[in-house]
Amino acid sequence: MADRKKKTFSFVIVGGGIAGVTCVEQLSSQIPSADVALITASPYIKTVTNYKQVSKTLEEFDVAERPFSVLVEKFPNITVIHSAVISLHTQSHSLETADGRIFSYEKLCICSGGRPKLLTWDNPYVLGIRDTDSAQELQKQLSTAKRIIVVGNGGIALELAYEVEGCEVIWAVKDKAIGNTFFDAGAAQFLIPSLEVEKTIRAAPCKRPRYTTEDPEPGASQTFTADKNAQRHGSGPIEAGSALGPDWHDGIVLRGAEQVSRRVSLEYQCEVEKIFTSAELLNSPQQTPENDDGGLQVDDHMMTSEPDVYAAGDVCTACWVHSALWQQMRLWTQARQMGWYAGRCMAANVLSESIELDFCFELFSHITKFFNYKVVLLGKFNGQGLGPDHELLLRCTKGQEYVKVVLSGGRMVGAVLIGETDLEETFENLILNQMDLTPYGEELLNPNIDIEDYFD
Ligand SMILES: Cc1cc2nc3c(=O)[nH]c(=O)nc-3n(C[C@H](O)[C@H](O)[C@H](O)COP(=O)(O)OP(=O)(O)OC[C@H]3O[C@@H](n4cnc5c(N)ncnc54)[C@H](O)[C@@H]3O)c2cc1C
Ligand SMILES: NC(=O)C1=CN([C@@H]2O[C@H](COP(=O)(O)OP(=O)(O)OC[C@H]3O[C@@H](n4cnc5c(N)ncnc54)[C@H](OP(=O)(O)O)[C@@H]3O)[C@@H](O)[C@H]2O)C=CC1
Repeated sequence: MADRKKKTFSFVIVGGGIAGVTCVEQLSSQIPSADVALITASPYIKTVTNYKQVSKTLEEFDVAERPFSVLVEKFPNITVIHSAVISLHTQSHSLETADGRIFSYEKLCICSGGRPKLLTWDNPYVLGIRDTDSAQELQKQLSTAKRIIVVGNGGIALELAYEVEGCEVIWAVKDKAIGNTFFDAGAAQFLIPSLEVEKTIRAAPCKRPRYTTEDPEPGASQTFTADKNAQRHGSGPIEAGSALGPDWHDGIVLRGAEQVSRRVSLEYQCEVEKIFTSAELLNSPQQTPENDDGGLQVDDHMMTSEPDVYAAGDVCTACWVHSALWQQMRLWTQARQMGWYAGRCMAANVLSESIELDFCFELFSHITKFFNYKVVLLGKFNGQGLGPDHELLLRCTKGQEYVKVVLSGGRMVGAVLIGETDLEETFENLILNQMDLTPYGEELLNPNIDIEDYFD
């Protein structure tokens, strides 16, 4: 490695997903003269478009898959290198790519995303959904399937159980209720009937981020610079795509080989310990998969423990002391916020400026859609970390809305809003200003009171 010619950049960002692209954009806006490289294994970059700040902390945006040229035309200081990083040498501040090139950095930010924690990697019938390729493989295998088993209780399992048709679905969840990553047993009960009826398109669907895809750049391993002196290097295509996102299933047909529309049976408190191939259906020692987060630990400046190495997005684990109302979840919005903040921190470091943890890490907020209902999650929406020291207020109209408020010491610390409740902004304010709501009691959720006027 020592003999090979190195190219040096002031900043190198690894990963062309939302976190990496937001990071290079932020760096380039703050220091337009900086020599910045984005090294990515995927043939596109993901860019945030139609960004909209819905309220103080809630945000919505579209995501588009774009060719590299879009980035280098906008920021001429950026060089995009299409190859996978295969090794990092923190002592010498350098890294090596799959096509044999070596790049040195002054500051590095790793935004290479997460990896699905599959129960097994060597069984062709076990699929994990992460990127376009894996979603297409699912479509292919599903088309001949009469029965599938969905294992997991996160967002992907929720979406699959609702979307798959023409096939029996057995859904194995570890917990006593579905969707425990996002909500409690009450909300699960509200949603379950949607699994038993035909899929519906609600009158007012919430606005959802969507991908638009353009043709990939030709060639497999390339460098794109603003002066268009693209160097091409000839290794094969690299498979390390970006994580999909909202509406990932819109472009694919999730239909099995049967005529039935939807048939989901739930297996609660079911932790899959081993998956047998047909030849292995005999007693064998059992192992439970580790439940390790596995992310790169970062501090409140998005720095890892290695000198000059930052990380952002799904690949990192936020190890600073969190605000009482925020928690990390590997979501699109947090990938954008972390990438943006990492870019600011890197720029502040070289400009010798001080920087404080951004306001976006003050309150957890997420807008999404499950079973075709708009879902808004705020703060400690599931009473996370509160122990028994909290109370809940609930309001539910079957098939229409589910509203849950989490109170601690009389103050609102979290909320789950399912359906078109229109309460998100008011509740966000009540959570942020930590007003004592004891005098209002259950009136807080009285549907006959216009709560917005109440607190004006
Ligand atoms: C099926 C699915 C549905 C989802 N739905 C939602 C949703 O509805 N709402 C929501 O908020 N979030 C959702 N998410 C989560 C969201 O997609 C991720 O949190 C987000 O995309 C993470 O962005 P990132 O930039 O950190 O990583 P990624 O988008 O995964 O990008 C990682 C980048 O790093 C590159 N890379 C990886 N390894 C290397 C390497 N060695 N060298 C060079 N480059 C490398 C990849 O090619 C890619 O460009 C979903 C995720 C999945 C899988
Ligand atoms: N609409 C949205 O906002 C969506 C967001 N996403 C995000 O994308 C990312 C990836 O989604 P996803 O893969 O669903 O992530 P999650 O990690 O949230 O879900 C994985 C699920 O599988 C369960 N599990 C793991 N091992 C076993 C086992 N052996 N037997 C039974 N269950 C098991 C986990 O339980 P346990 O947690 O107890 O280990 C968990 O419920 C997440 O960050 C998610 O938040 C995805 C889809 C939609």
